[in-house]
Amino acid sequence: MSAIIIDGKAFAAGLRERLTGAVAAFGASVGTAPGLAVVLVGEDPASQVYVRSKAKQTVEIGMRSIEHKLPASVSQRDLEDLVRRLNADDAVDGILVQLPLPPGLDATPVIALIDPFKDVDGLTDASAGRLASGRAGLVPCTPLGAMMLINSVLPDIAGAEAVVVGRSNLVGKPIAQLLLQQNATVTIAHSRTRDLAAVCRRADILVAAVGRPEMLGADHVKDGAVVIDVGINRIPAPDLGEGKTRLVGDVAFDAVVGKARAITPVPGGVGPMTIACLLRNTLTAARLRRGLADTAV
Ligand SMILES: Nc1nc(=O)c2c([nH]1)NC[C@@H]1CN(c3ccc(C(=O)N[C@@H](CCC(=O)O)C(=O)O)cc3)C=[N+]21
Ligand SMILES: [Mg+2]
Repeated sequence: MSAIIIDGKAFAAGLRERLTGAVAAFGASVGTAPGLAVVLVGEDPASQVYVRSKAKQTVEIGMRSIEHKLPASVSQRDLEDLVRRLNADDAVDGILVQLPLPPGLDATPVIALIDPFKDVDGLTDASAGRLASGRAGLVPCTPLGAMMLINSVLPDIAGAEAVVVGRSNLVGKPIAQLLLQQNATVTIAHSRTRDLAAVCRRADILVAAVGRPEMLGADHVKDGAVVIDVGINRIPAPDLGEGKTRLVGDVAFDAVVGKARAITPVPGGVGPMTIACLLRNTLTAARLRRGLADTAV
């Protein structure tokens, strides 16, 4: 049996294409395009790459990109003041503070300040609470993207066994909530789970979100399972040359691909969906703030 390789890059491109039309329609009726503010503190090279890519894709689909770059030496207070100004700015529909912040700055109170109606990362307590109680709100981008990929191969997951490995507030917990919302039977496994492989082998849908390179192998996968790899780990690749690295997921892809019914690759799986869903959330936020229905795209 050969697995379906779920093409997250193509799915994300399709989503951006549909968003382009929806953004144009929004602009025609509201008079302005949705605006996404991205706050980047410091000069971490990986963060700079992500932020550049977000800004580029934002503009490509017809939305406004508002970039704020602050030095790593910025004070906690000045950073928090910026978030307050963005909350108050009517031209800003979504606010994203790129994480992690440089050492010395505390992300928790910064995130807590973000207006829940502009919380396109879905990271505030208000967003988490709404998700947990099944009310409409902004859903974290990576979980939202992962669910779209699951539904692309399994439109109806009611009654299915889903196992999420990882319990972070950013990924594991919100994915579990989304699976539960669609009536899957959900298990959240983690570093203290006894006999992890046996638990994972129960899964019709296995979601890996642990952040440990290639930790889940063939022993963890039931024949015919749908495997969603949320991990993005950069590891040394001496075979490519001195000092070179490569991206791998939390799943040992080559060991699992023969067993799974469908699997997401890394790169090209969940990663590209994260940014596409950030754009989706910005349109959602722009609509919700104006009392407009958040129709499908
Ligand atoms: N406030 C905040 N929100 C975030 O959503 C957020 C963040 N901070 N900080 C960093 C992480 C990481 N993240 C990714 C986005 C896209 C890819 C992505 O497109 N990955 C490509 C490969 C990229 C590459 O080649 O390096 C892929 O998997 O195919 C990965 C990771 C968003 N994050
Ligand atoms: Mg990926």
